[in-house]
Amino acid sequence: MNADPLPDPADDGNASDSVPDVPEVPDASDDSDTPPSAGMTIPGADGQRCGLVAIVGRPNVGKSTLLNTLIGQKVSITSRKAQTTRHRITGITTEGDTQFVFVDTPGFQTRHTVRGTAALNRNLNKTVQSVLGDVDVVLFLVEAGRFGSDDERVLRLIPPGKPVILVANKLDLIHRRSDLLPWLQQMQARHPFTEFVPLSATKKDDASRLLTIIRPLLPEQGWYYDEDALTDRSEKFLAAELIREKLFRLTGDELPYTSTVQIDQYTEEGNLRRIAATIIVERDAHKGMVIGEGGERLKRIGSEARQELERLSEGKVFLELWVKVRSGWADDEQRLKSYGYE
Ligand SMILES: Nc1nc2c(ncn2[C@@H]2O[C@H](COP(=O)(O)OP(=O)(O)OP(=O)(O)O)[C@@H](O)[C@H]2O)c(=O)[nH]1
Repeated sequence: MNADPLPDPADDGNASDSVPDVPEVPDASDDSDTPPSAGMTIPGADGQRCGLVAIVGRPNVGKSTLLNTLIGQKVSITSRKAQTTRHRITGITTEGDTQFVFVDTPGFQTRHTVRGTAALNRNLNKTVQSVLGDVDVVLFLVEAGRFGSDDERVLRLIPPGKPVILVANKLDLIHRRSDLLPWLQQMQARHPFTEFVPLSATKKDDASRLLTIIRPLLPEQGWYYDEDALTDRSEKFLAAELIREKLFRLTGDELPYTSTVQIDQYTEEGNLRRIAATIIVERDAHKGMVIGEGGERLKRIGSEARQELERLSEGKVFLELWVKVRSGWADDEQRLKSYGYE
């Protein structure tokens, strides 16, 4: 292992009364394109490199933050609440002759399964494994100086023979970097990591350094996407992610992570986007949390999401938000498919 030098510092009848029935239109699931397979070679591109990079790690370790810094624009959502990344998101960055295609995987489920979330957990774990079988490089994120059984379970999912870069995140929280050396030696004994990169996922310079370390590990082949591509997810998908981010940020720890957002309508008229979305919660009590007193919280979620959508789309956005109770959705495989969590 080469130690990289430490850097300088459908309605179940519980629809909300304030909400008319929203028409069933296609949801975000039709945007779940599979990225190209790692073995696929696009000929005729002299000197170019391109490959798939998976970001894995236990919940809350900083995967979404790292992806956002790597691609320089917010695509994946971040939040203090663990397990908020449920979709497989592709972020793309092209630098010099190399195109990095990032696959952000959900946090591997390390908690005991709570009643009602079994199907959701099964789907998440399947996603992690299928992503890892198909990439060129795995970034295995841990918190610098820490390695718990939850980290170990993620490490065990990585197929043997894959190049794995150990990314020791949240370096800014370590006061004495020399304290990391014994930990690093233990990590070396655990797995034949290709590289070791301590960093802070929030820092742009650290992310650039990581790109230069990944580059030689990617195959020499033509780029999969245009040079300026950022994501192969549609705006509709990003809108759902953005609303979900505001939802979790503004409800804090009160709202279970099984709540989701479905886009019911997404139309573009010139520079104006009309979006109707439904926040789907499991219980009446959760509906109350989302709506807040006098509808204040729902209003704020809508207004913050709209402002960010306007910034991203560089146009006007008209956003309608509804809240519905659909109990037990997290344990229903069919419904998970219809929400795009396959
Ligand atoms: N101090 C510090 N905090 C960080 C750093 N990177 C991420 N965080 C914080 O860690 C928390 C979790 O970050 P996320 O990027 O949402 O983590 P995740 O691994 O995608 O989480 P899941 O969606 O639950 O899998 C957030 O509060 C981030 O701000 C870092 O380099 N330093």
